[in-house]
Amino acid sequence: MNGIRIGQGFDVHAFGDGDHVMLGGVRVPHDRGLLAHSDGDVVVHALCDALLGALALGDIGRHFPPSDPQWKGADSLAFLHHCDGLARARGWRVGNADVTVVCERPRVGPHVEAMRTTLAAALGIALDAVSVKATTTEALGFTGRGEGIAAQAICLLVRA
Ligand SMILES: Nc1ccn([C@@H]2O[C@H](COP(=O)(O)O)[C@@H](O)[C@H]2O)c(=O)n1
Ligand SMILES: C[C@@]1(CO)OP(=O)(O)OP(=O)(O)OC[C@H]1O
Repeated sequence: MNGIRIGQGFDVHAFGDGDHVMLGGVRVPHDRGLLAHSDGDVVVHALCDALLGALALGDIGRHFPPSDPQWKGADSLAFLHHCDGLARARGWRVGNADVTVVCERPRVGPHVEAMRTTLAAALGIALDAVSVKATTTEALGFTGRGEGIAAQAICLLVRA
C-alpha cells in the first residue's frame, strides 16, 4: 500500500524544582526542572503523539499510563523508540518531523542541533528530516509567565 500519513502532537509540563530540563533527549541546564511522571521531555512527548496520531493509535498516555510506576522517571526517548517501532511494524517510517518549543527560558537555540541529532538518531532517519524550532509567547500566557514549557510537533509518515 502506498501513501503518506500525517500526525500532530502537543504537550505541556509545568516547572518545578530542579537544575535542568530534558528537551528532545538533551539535558538543558536550567534553574527549574519540569514536573512529570517521566523525565518530562515535552519535545519527545509531542513527537510521540504526532507519530501515534499519524497511526491513529491514540496518545502517549494510552501506551504509557502515568499511573504505571514503571514509567516513573523514564527516559522519554524509550517512548519515542516504541512509537517508531509501532510505525515500522506497520510499514511506515518518519519522512520528516518538525517541532516547535514554546518558552521564555531556557534559551533553546544553543541546543537545537543536539536535539535534532538525538531525535534523528532515535528515529533512524537523516538529520535534515528533523527540525526543531523555538519561540517565546512575548511574555503572554502561561509560557510567558514562565510557568512551564509547551511543545508542538508534526510528522509525516512515509512507506518504509
Ligand atoms: N526559548 C526560546 C525562545 C526563542 N528562542 C529563539 O529566539 C527567537 C526569537 O523568539 P521570539 O519569540 O521573539 O520570536 C526564536 O526565533 C528562536 O530562535 C530560543 O532560542 N529559545
Ligand atoms: C509520559 C507519561 C508517562 O507515564 O507521563 P508524563 O511524564 O507525566 O508526561 P505526559 O506528557 O503527561 O504523558 C503521559 C504519560 O504517558
